[in-house]
Amino acid sequence: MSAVVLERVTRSYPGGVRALDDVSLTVPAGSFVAVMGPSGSGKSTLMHCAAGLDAPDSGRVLVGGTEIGSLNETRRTELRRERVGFVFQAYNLVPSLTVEENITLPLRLAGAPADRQWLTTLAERVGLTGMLARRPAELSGGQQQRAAIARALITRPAVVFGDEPTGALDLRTARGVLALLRDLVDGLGQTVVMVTHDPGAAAHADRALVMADGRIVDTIEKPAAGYLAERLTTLETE
Ligand SMILES: Nc1ncnc2c1ncn2[C@@H]1O[C@H](COP(=O)(O)OP(=O)(O)OP(=O)(O)O)[C@@H](O)[C@H]1O
Repeated sequence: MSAVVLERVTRSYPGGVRALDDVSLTVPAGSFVAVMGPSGSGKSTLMHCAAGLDAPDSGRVLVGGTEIGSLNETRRTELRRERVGFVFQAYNLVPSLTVEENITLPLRLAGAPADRQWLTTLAERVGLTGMLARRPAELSGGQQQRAAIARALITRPAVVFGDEPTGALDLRTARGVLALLRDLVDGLGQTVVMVTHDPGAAAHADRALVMADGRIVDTIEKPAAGYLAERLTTLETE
């Protein structure tokens, strides 16, 4: 099963920038993929197209087997809400809600029933058992990001996209969050696609895709941080 498939996706912006240039990609379910590349290489555009936040000019995008382009706007929003999870650099938790209310918010937005057992499992997995009644301000940065990760997983999405999910965290806390993402892939079979500038973060993934000028120029299995850092330095100075 493939969680995400891109087939010959092209996306240009006014002014002629080809942010994605004929990109094809298959993300197997239950795998952890890191997307790297110099600034402006197309990482965000790739993620936005893969998540149905942006529509390609040509090519096809499938999430959990459903072709996004075939859906109308309402169905596309529903698919995004139910089948795609997001984790950003800024945790985007609602300050006035408790941690539990934040985590279960996507279910309420989707009009889906609460799933106590899944909430309990997730809280345990992300290490927030006993903190569910707190407000986000009463959590550390790492704990807030863990809550955001639990929120991304509450709908049992086909894929979770991370946009620099550890960008705001200190090194040690970041490593903890990356170990958690790894654990969610290994333990729950979750699929994770993470955009990052940090080779050390990408080294937690099963595979790193390296982008340059709107194309995937390298696919590295079991990436090592040192090798990735070198590869990126070469691209940035080319
Ligand atoms: N809304 C837009 N309008 C015009 N050009 C855009 C727009 N968004 C992105 N671009 C251009 O498309 C290209 C790819 O941008 P994108 O944001 O996908 O790159 P990125 O790899 O995510 O960069 P960064 O690492 O700096 O976030 C860049 O040349 C960028 O300037």
